Amino acid sequence: MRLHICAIGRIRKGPERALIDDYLARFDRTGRALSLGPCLEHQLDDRKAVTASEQAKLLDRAIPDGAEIIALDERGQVMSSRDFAQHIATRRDAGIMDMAFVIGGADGLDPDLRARAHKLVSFGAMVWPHMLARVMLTEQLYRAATILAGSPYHRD
Ligand SMILES: C[S@@+](CC[C@H](N)C(=O)[O-])C[C@H]1O[C@@H](n2cnc3c(N)ncnc32)[C@H](O)[C@@H]1O
Repeated sequence: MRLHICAIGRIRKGPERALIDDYLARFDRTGRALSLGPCLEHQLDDRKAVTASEQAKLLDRAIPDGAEIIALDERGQVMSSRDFAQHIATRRDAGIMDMAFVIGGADGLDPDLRARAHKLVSFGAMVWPHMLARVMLTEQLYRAATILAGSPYHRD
């Protein structure tokens, strides 16, 4: 199953970029033996798409047809890392080809897109900057791959 991160805003050179690139490379390496990956990052330019509904159009174009949509939103479901990993594995085993993780901009995700998502996942009730949400997501994807691979990176 291919994974997609569809995110508003470009993250250029800097500490967040370095972390994202590192976790994505680690995810791809670990995921290969698990039929997971690659994880592709779609960075959507928000300069001409200012409102959440304009941004939803950009996000829709980046989400592959038939993809399982996971929207990241503080109002979503708080999951353990193991449950997150298991969800990914279950959808892979169900034959889903693409899973798209969607991250909004400063005003969050368009309500229609949120309603169409198959799942809303929260990293807690606090609001994080979109750049940090992206870093956290890539770390959790790598962590999920290590859990599914049975490697000792994750400790409960
Ligand atoms: C600055 S936040 C936008 C917050 C905005 N108030 C809202 O209503 O969503 C930008 C994006 O980061 C992600 N994000 C921020 N905090 C999050 C959290 N606690 N859990 C999951 N995603 C989060 C979401 O995708 C959100 O759309």
